[in-house]
Amino acid sequence: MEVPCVRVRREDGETARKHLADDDLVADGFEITHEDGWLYIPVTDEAMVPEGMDVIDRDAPERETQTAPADLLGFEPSYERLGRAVIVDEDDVDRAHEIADAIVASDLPVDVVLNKASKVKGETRVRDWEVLAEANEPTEERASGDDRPSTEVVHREYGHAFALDLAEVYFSPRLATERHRVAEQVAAGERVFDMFAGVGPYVIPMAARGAECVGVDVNPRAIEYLRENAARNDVAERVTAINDDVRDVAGEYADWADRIVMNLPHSADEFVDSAAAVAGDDCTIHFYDIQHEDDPFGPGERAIRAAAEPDYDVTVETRREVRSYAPHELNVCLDVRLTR
Ligand SMILES: C[S@@+](CC[C@H](N)C(=O)[O-])C[C@H]1O[C@@H](n2cnc3c(N)ncnc32)[C@H](O)[C@@H]1O
Repeated sequence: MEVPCVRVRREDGETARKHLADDDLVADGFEITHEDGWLYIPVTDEAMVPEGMDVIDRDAPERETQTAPADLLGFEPSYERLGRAVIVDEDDVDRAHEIADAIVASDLPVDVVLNKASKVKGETRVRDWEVLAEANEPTEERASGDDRPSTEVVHREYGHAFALDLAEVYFSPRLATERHRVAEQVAAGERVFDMFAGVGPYVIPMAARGAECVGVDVNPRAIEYLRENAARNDVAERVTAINDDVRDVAGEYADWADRIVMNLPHSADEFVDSAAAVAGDDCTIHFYDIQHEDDPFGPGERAIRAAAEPDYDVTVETRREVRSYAPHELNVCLDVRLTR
């Protein structure tokens, strides 16, 4: 069967395999193959392979010993992986436990299976979780964290590691591709201001590209994790993490930013005055918004124009649909350029 494989020189194979395994990217269901001095390591998600690694499609024999949750259940369950946690979203309690038991009994590397027990809520956008099942033997990573809660994970995204406790901070692995799209626009030396930084999934990759980053969050636990993650990814010297309401911080960074990230859909339009205050003479704002499909301009663009014009020329350079949010509603990202 043809699968995406990372191609490396044989002598670099073990280092590359370890690197990919740390990011949970090795497709354990397939054999690693070799030919003419090259190793071909099957990967689970081509898009998540760190930059600089060569990915090609290639035949790889399936391993026979791997047991997937679907093999045990007789149907394909829907779940997401976040580090060594597996997340399901099941209202039916019996079905939720059936799936969780199969996941733990399968060959997936997993410590804990969590069910979404509420929507994201309140100012900090944290949701409630139900622990459905835990592995008998926690992985090395959890074991070294001794009494850390089972909702704490180390999640890897595009080569960066993020520690976070799902019970205390917001995080969604579904935005990985979108975050990567934005981070790739950043140049070394830029000044980036993330108004709702969370545990740093925008700040860390941008700092890794050489940007000077300020991340603000009203949730003190998110800021603790942002600091920990900056150290974990060797970018602490380029990251300033501030625990406060961003409206009370904006004045200290007046006219400062080349780039602003505003990922607080539903209410970001309440913060556009702060964004306009922080924006420098030429600044790009990545503004996340929930828009009705009949209103492609949406409240966000109107709010940005009201806050920034006529001091700035305002241009919407990109409007990207990130995902559908509800029937007829879309989560979009507007890349808006402010110049004066
Ligand atoms: C949707 S989450 C996004 C977090 C992060 N950017 C990410 O992609 O994972 C929004 C974040 O904004 C923070 N927040 C909400 N109101 C805020 C405010 N007034 N000032 C600063 N941060 C705020 C929340 O605590 C939460 O971490």
